[in-house]
Amino acid sequence: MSPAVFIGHAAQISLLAILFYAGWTITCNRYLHPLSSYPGPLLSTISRIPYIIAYTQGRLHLYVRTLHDLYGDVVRIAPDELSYRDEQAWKDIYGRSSNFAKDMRFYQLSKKAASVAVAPKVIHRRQKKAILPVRGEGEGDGYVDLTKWFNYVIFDFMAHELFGKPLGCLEEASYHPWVEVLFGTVKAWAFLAIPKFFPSAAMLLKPLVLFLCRDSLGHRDTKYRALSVHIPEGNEQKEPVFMAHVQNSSRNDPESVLLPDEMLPNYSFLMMAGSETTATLLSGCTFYLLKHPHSYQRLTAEVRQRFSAPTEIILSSLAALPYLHSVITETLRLYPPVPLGMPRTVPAGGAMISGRYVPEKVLHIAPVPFIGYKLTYSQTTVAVPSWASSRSPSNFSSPDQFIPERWLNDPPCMNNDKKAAMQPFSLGLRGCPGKSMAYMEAGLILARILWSFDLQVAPGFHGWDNQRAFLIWEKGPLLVRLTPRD
Ligand code: HEM
Repeated sequence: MSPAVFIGHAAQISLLAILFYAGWTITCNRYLHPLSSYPGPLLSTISRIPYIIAYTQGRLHLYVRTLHDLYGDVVRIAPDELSYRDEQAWKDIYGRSSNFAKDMRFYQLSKKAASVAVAPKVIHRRQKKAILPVRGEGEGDGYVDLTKWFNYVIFDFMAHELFGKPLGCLEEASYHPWVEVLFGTVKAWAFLAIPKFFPSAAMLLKPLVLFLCRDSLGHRDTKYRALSVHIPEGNEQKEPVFMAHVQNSSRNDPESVLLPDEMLPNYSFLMMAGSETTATLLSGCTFYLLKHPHSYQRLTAEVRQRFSAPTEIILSSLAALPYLHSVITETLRLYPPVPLGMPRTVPAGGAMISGRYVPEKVLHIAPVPFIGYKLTYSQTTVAVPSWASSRSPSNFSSPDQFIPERWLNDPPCMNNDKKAAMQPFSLGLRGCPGKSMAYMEAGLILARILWSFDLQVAPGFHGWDNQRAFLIWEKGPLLVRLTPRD
């Protein structure tokens, strides 16, 4: 046989193999798959590609919300993944008694040791005990970019808690390199997930993704190495807060320990989890208040009438500001700092979610480079996306309107809102331990600013919250003029 004929035959066989694989995958995923009775658009039910495209473009939150609006409270957003938006699903998937593991295709593991957010069950229990309780007490034309300033103050505060000294962002009026590194890394996460979603093609995809993300990842490694030396050795801090807390808790309970290798991943996770989220919340509160003059005036009046000097505004006095609390909660509903669903894998034997059985895994045929095909199992993934769930008309009346009064049960027509369908801090054993700290930090800073300044947003900022979302929002500048009050 001549080489040309041989190549022609090989090409025909390859084409047939590809067509067979495509046909088989479509038939299996669409009609024979255990999740085939769940609704979803054709493309999403046969392939994960639409999900990947939306995720890497920062539009996953919009895509999932649109699918929920079209298909209802549960929708198949990828062949092996269901998205939910009802109250019961929050409890079933994330609740204390549930046994759903994190889907590690979505999360990124540090090579050395895992942080509390991704540690396996036994290690997670020990690390979380060591960390808990996260302390709860406790430009131009006169406009400043409050998005940046909120980041400066919160990152400095977190560094003070963790390292015993601020990063100097406020003093320098600029981001510390570590903060820049963290932002770059989070965006790369969406791309790093691609090879994990297509394991058969991982050999080809992984080097490609690493090449495309080389800037943010290379930058991260260098900076991590440079910064890791600054982690204090206990008595090095003038005012030890977090480290002292971890040491105390291990003295009192030998099962509540952070091992030396686990320090760096946990410090960097806490810096991100505790800072970016709270700064986002503050930017969101300011934006919605300035967009809604009635709410801005009501909150300013509440703060100024209650206190005669900003120094009176301390953590313990925040409880006297109910409208402030409802403004923060309404912002978390409209603009949750973690907007996407945190995927979990269905435990062995399957599970009931929102009153319906979901299988644990499904058998399918996967292509193997140079070998052909193999039979394999893929795990079923489920999640409740915060943004889509708390903006759903099936959970909240006037879901896209900023109405802090709904949390004060006023007007009464809002009493039918399904408030448990909003869980911006997630729940259960893997829920956020920083919830009360976030409320207190945001409340304290917002109340002090409103007491001291009159705020005015720059023209043209009414669509500020129309942002791309990766794991976190890609926030643009929020230009606000702060005038000391008369
Ligand atoms: C508005 C502010 C915040 C929001 C919206 C938020 C949201 C969340 C969410 C949704 C999770 C679950 C992630 C998952 O399932 O993978 C989480 C986990 C976590 N958060 Fe927060 N968070 C905030 C502030 C904080 C603060 C201030 C801290 C601490 C200083 C903190 C520490 C943590 C930790 C340690 C975890 C991992 C818990 C575990 O896996 O057991 N967060 N947060």
